[in-house]
Amino acid sequence: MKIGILGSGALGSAVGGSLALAGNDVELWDINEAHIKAVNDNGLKFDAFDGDHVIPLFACRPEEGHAQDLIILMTKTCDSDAALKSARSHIEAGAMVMSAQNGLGNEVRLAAHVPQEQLLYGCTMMPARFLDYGHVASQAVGRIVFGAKNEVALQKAAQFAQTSAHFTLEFAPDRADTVIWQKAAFNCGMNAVNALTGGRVKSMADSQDARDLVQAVASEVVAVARAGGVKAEYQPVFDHLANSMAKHGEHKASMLQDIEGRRPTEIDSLCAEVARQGEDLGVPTPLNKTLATLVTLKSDVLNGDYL
Ligand SMILES: NC(=O)C1=CN([C@@H]2O[C@H](COP(=O)(O)OP(=O)(O)OC[C@H]3O[C@@H](n4cnc5c(N)ncnc54)[C@H](OP(=O)(O)O)[C@@H]3O)[C@@H](O)[C@H]2O)C=CC1
Ligand SMILES: CC(C)(CO)C(=O)C(=O)O
Repeated sequence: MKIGILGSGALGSAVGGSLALAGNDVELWDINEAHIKAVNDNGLKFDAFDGDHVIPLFACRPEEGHAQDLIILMTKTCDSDAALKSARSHIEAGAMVMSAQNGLGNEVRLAAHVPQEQLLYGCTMMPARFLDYGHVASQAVGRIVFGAKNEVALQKAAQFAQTSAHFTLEFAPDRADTVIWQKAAFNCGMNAVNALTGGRVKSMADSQDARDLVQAVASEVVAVARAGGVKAEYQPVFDHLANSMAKHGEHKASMLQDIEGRRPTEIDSLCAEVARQGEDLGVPTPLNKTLATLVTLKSDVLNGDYL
């Protein structure tokens, strides 16, 4: 299958590398010229769960890419619009487009650029790090769970499901919203707290208070999801939090990577979006509102003239 990764940073390159190892014909699309050059000159260096790989891949800006069956959107959510605009010719040529980002509302952002018949949405389970231009790492086997809402898109989507030793694309339209909200519940607690403290995932493992806090944040998100009609459950999120602390403790949550890189964070599509939807649905979300304010303030302080 021909797959273009739109936004090939830490996770996009790890997903692209994994899908290439699984036998797909993958192109990495990005705007980072140094990363594009490094991949084209030396191949993608991918430190994976089964060893270090060098994968010969073609990388380019989205406008310069070749025709694809599937485009997987892997930018930060704040860059979705710009990225999708630059992939317009591929979308007009009929490629299916899947958001596999963190956060809420990705299918709405996609719908502004992609016809419903071509629109897939889901999220990714895979911690990834950007080590250097052309070089990423992930010690886990990745998985995207995805679905679609439109009948035509649902029919086309099934062909993209695949399972290999390196990556799973799981077509689960009945569960896609549940998985996305449960992942958002995880990220609202884990990513926002890590971004504020500067600590890795494991930093919360030994503190009962910290674990109680991220569970309470996640509980607000699950309550909003349920009030909005999504069948989200509390326990899988609590299990995911505990598993991450135990198994991926060294990982720096993507929001912390953004704070350290002085880049915009995804707080608006996580805690802030939960607070907005909670207000509309009459579900209290004081913790998410507070985290949204603090992470936004932290970004402003770091990037403005306040230090
Ligand atoms: N990293 C992780 O472990 C995980 C991340 N996620 C989610 O995956 C998504 C991507 O995260 P991550 O890989 O960490 O982010 P990165 O910032 O590492 O990668 C995003 C990439 O997109 C590029 N980009 C920005 N604007 C455009 C554009 N207009 N067109 C094409 N490319 C563009 C960026 O280039 P430049 O650097 O020049 O801006 C960068 O290379 C997020 O939603 C995140 O929450 C989910 C699970 C785990
Ligand atoms: C913490 C992690 C890796 C969980 O999959 C994540 O979603 C992120 O870094 O944004």
